[in-house]
Amino acid sequence: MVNAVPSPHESPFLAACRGEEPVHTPVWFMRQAGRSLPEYKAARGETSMLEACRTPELVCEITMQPVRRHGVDAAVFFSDIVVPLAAIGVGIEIVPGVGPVVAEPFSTEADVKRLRNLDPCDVPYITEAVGLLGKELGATPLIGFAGAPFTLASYLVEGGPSRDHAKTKALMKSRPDVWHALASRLAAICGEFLRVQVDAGANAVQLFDSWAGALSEADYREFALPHSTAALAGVAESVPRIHFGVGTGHLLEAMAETGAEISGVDFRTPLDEAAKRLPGKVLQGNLDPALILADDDALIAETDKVVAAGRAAKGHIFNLGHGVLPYSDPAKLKLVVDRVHETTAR
Ligand SMILES: Cc1c2[nH]c(c1CCC(=O)O)Cc1[nH]c(c(CCC(=O)O)c1C)Cc1[nH]c(c(CCC(=O)O)c1C)Cc1[nH]c(c(C)c1CCC(=O)O)C2
Repeated sequence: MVNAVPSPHESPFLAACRGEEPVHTPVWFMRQAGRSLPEYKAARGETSMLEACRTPELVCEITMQPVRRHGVDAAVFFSDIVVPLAAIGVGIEIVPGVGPVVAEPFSTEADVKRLRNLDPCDVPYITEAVGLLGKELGATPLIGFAGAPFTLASYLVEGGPSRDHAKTKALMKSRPDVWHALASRLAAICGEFLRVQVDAGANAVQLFDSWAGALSEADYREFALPHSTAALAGVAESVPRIHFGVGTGHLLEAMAETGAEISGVDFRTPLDEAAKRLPGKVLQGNLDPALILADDDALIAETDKVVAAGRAAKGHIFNLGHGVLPYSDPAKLKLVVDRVHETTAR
């Protein structure tokens, strides 16, 4: 026997990423680690979110929790999209119940200069945590991630979470030079953050452009696409790259042009429709996270629908259409994992 130890390479998740036929449709959930799990709350205790992200043993434990409990086919690294910004000295905090809040929001050319390049030495705790996870996970693959330049820029310009992204859009249109300078610096930081995780052993990456759906296709193409493409180029040809946004049904084709091998689809676009529009692409998605709160029969029926629609794609990685809601019952997530595995076993 050449290789007695099972490796992530043969996992259903990575087989699906490559467009091969896995032994069952792989499942993982965005935000599978976190507040839906009592053991997460116990492990976090009073530790702040960013402090937790800088503590390798805690990152390793929290990342492992949903793998142990749900039997998902991939782990997603426990961190946050703002970790690399905090690491280069941007004053940013994650406020519970609110999200990332920036002490001095960005608006000018001088502000752009506050962003220096990320060096792997700025984030030794990331390298260490990914290394610990490599040992713990065995054959289960690890997904690293970063926030895309547009989504990160929105936090920096708005100063915090925003519904309308008005200041961000105003900056793009009135000072395209400042916008492109800001977004290209963010692309370099984001590409480096992905590379650090891949160099330490992450088997795939996901680029979260969570708020890109706020842009028209024309604006996405002009102001976001080139920078997301640059960020993803940082790990091209080394690992499969997943690209995801919320409310991005109108952007699926444009987002696929970033070069990501796998397109994340939110719950508003059926996977069979996405498959028609993105021929030859592997798709990830897209059960509405709200349905985790539905009764078992409804949840199973909706899970089956997603599996059936996913068969239209070249490959399907089952996920929710956005992150697990904090008040989800973990037993329901396990029900979904088991149902997908049972109904797709080959
Ligand atoms: C926009 C965004 C952020 N962070 C992230 C995104 C993109 C994904 C998405 O669209 O949801 C990415 C992220 N944040 C976190 C993960 C962990 C990995 C996983 O998916 O399991 C991931 C992938 C942990 C986290 N990131 C955060 C938590 C909650 C912190 C806590 O437990 O106190 C977790 C587990 C904090 C955070 N960080 C952010 C928000 C909006 C919040 C929620 C604030 C709140 O409601 O309290 C910014």
